[in-house]
Amino acid sequence: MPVGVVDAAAKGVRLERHAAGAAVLLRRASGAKQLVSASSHLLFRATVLATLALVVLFAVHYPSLLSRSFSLSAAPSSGSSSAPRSRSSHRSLLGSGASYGGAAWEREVRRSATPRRDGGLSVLVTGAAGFVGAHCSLALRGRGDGVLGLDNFNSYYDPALKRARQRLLASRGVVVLDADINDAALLERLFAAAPFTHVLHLAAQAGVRYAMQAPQTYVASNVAGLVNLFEVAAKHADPQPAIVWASSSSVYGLNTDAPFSEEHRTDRPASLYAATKKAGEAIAHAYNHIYGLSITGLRFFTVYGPWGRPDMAYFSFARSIVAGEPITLFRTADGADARRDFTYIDDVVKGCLGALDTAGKSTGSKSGKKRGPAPLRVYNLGNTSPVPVTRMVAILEKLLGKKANKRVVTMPSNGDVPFTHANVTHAARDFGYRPATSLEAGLRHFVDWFVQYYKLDIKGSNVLAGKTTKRKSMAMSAAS
Ligand SMILES: O=C(O)[C@H]1O[C@H](OP(=O)(O)OP(=O)(O)OC[C@H]2O[C@@H](n3ccc(=O)[nH]c3=O)[C@H](O)[C@@H]2O)[C@H](O)[C@@H](O)[C@@H]1O
Repeated sequence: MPVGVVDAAAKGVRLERHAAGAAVLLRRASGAKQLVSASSHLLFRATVLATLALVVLFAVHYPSLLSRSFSLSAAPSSGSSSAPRSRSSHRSLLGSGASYGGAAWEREVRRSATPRRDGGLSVLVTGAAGFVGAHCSLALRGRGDGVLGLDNFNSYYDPALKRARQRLLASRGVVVLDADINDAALLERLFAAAPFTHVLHLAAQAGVRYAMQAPQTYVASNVAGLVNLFEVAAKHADPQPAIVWASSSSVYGLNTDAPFSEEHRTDRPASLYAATKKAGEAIAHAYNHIYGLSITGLRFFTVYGPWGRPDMAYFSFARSIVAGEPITLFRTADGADARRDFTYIDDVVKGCLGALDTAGKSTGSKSGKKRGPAPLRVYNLGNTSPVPVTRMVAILEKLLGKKANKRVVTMPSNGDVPFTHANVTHAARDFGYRPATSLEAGLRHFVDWFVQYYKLDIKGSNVLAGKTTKRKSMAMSAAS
């Protein structure tokens, strides 16, 4: 075979081999491509499945995630020593989940709410484990009225003190339910269970300066809660009760005319707290006008006394003096002492009962028909003699037998007002309100209770040195 032919044949064979190799390579390449395409499909499907699973998981957990962030925003504030902690009553706007109802529960409610004297009132007291609420409940029960209390026992200040008040009330036959004024279903059941003639509405978020730390709790209790109560009283109660509720001297805000009269301006609140109380007065007007609810607002002036509120200055100062801790006194920018028309609890209780006794009936009904105008009233309940806060501290020092470690600062811009002074001629005229307790006498009663309640051993104080006045007050006798 010629060389050329042999070469050509050999080339042909090589070419064939190359072609076959290329075909194998091509087949392999296409197999790999198929493999890649299959796995990317798998990857895609896995991603879709994982996304779906995540969506399902998120949907399942979404409500709890929402409520967790909600309760965090309403969590107790640590605050400063004088800034109390608070549990928002928002929880109850979503339904408190409280267990109530049933025949035994209704019997208990009726028993507590039923008067024990002819012509006695049947009063639903909100905030009954609070300072003023507990005292008023005891006084009402003491004269034979029926009293059913409710309280949400929030932690704005030490709930143990509220529980102690609850126990004291229980020992006098007054039931205080764990319940919130924003719980409409509960209020409806209460009005269905007992025909309350009156509501003494004292549940509120109190404290002037704390409103800067927890504004929403003021709206929830003092605005939403008030509306909820008025709604139920107007549309579900049969008969409609007369309502007496706690407004505040703080509504006078930047008013400089003194003494403060109910005719003075109240459209310049200095704090959100004051604004919510002023809003309450406007809301009361609307419910009185539309539904014929008899409503009386009481403007309390710095109420103090045994079983008081630990967040208030006289109480927290007493604790600090005993503990040897410094107290901070606020002075106005021009160097004047802040002054308060401190009003003793027993005087305020008489004012509350007087307001209840003279309230006048509501004129509306469940059907929405109003028979005519119903009473709408507002009264100052003060002491009519303002005292510098420095004087209040001097009295405490004497009673506790110990000097305060004072730090004087210019009043911060936190809603405080430099002075309060009540004109009480309207309350005197309409229900014989006459405050009769000096700050000296009232603080002595407070310190008596304070020392006993906290089991203090205060050497050299005017309290344990046997100089205490013997007091017949129901609250004092149960202070152990
Ligand atoms: O009468 C009212 O309308 C109000 O009375 C009190 O509010 P307030 O008078 O500010 O009572 P405190 O917080 O006890 O303060 C009393 C005085 O002590 C002063 N103070 C307070 C705290 C402090 O650390 N240092 C201090 O000098 C205040 O400036 C004020 O002049 C209550 O806390 C409110 O709930 C109520 O509505």
